[in-house]
Amino acid sequence: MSGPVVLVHRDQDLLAAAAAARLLTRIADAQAARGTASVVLTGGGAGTAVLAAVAASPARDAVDWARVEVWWGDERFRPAGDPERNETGARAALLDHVPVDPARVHVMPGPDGPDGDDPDAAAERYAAELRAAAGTGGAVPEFDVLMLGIGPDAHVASLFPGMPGLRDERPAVAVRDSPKPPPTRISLTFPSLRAAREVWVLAAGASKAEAVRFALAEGTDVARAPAAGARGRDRTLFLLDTAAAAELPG
Ligand SMILES: O=C(O)[C@H](O)[C@@H](O)[C@H](O)[C@H](O)COP(=O)(O)O
Repeated sequence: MSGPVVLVHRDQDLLAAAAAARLLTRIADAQAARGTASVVLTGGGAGTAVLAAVAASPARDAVDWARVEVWWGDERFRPAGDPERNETGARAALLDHVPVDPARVHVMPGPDGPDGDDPDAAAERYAAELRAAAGTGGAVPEFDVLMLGIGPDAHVASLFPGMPGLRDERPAVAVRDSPKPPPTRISLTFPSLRAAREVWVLAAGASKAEAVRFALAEGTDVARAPAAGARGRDRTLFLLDTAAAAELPG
């Protein structure tokens, strides 16, 4: 598998617009090839800006939204509708504006879900939903595109440096004491991230430049910079603005 492909954009608005166009094309291609498309959304500013750009795109309706499987890479363990949930931001930015099939929007449960205030049980429930969708293929579906933001500490999803979830082989885990608030989350793990055909790491702003450098450097310890372990089966893209790319060589 070849290394990550880096694409640098003049600013974060162009990054969001270009990533949105790329996402629409990937969804349309997947649907032409397999009838459906499976995408994994991320929280955070960069990821949400891509969704808003998709909603604003003239090409938005080139895809059949009723045949898009929507998953999340991570979620804050908050009740439905809570403004801190990644789902809340994704619905406001895109999902409330396109005709997705509610049965194909797979949200990560919160404390108001069937397992109550038990993030471990909620993570296991999500893992079971992933396994059911995978068919005979394995633990998770072959996601067409899995999008990730990146933190200044090079975390992706809710996989933070030095935390136990980095080594967990289960498809999804509960995360406690997250250094990025809120403290309790659910996250896909590396085996799930790496099941995706394409992984896209989205980064905008100077605060991400060091993390991006670490994530792309040869031999970076994934325990120190989890983004260094964010790789897709077929392709990995780092979609950056110039500020986030500022510390890259060349
Ligand atoms: O739940 C979350 O907080 C996100 O999933 C997280 O992984 C985010 O993508 C990064 O922290 C980047 O966030 P920004 O793009 O807002 O810097």
